[in-house]
Amino acid sequence: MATHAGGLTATRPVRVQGLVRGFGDRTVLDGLDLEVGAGEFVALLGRSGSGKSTLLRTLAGLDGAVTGSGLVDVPDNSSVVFQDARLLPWQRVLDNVVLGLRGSDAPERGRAALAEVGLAGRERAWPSELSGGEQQRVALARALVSEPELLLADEPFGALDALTRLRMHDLLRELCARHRPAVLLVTHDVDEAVTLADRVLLLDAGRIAVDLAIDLPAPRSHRQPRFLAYRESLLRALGVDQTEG
Ligand SMILES: Nc1ncnc2c1ncn2[C@@H]1O[C@H](COP(=O)(O)OP(=O)(O)OP(=O)(O)O)[C@@H](O)[C@H]1O
Repeated sequence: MATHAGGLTATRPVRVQGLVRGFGDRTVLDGLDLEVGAGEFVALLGRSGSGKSTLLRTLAGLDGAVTGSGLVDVPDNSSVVFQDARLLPWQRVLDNVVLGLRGSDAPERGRAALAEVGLAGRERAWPSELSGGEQQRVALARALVSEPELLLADEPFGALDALTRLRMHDLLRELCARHRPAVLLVTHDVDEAVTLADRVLLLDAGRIAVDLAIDLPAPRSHRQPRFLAYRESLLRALGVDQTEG
């Protein structure tokens, strides 16, 4: 099994060496190396089935059933967000946010986190009373209220409509600029990766095949020629034929 060593390297919240992960006969991650620096925003692209979720779940310590080996070093205080918000339906919004928090200031911190994601005043709502985008805002508040050193995000905006997704990009960028967690964001969306990340990785054949630093000033616009150049080179690496559609 992979070694899960909590937070050994303060300057490198994520350090993965020689990670091998498989299901039965099938090897999904094949000697993968990865480092994410403090406060660095890294997006992870890859074709469907390339192992992105497997990697994220391994970092989150959520993959008990698989076999494998290698070194995985992540901070103890990591948070995870998924495509679905995974709120407890029988708990009010504020209670969902402070679920893992200790201390008498938890409600106050929870309220502040909800205000940061634009949900001040909705503390006593039930999850079912919120839209999908609002539920995802609650999930972000819950993830960030503990001031994690690492935020792991698996397609967090994948189920949202295009306009809501763009709003969530702005929100996530703001939140990350303020709280500075290291981020590993799994996404199918090349534009999302180039818009948000300091570095974009491409997972292929069980390893990181492309490691591309995105050197673009904020705010990033999809019309910038350099944005388009990054987009094109990543689409090419993914094997997407850009002459189609
Ligand atoms: N619990 C499991 N049992 C058996 N095989 C699994 C399991 N989880 C994932 N796999 C297999 O591992 C491979 C990688 O899956 P994974 O979900 O990590 O890919 P992904 O890159 O996240 O895909 P997608 O982009 O479609 O979500 C796939 O072939 C998948 O079928």
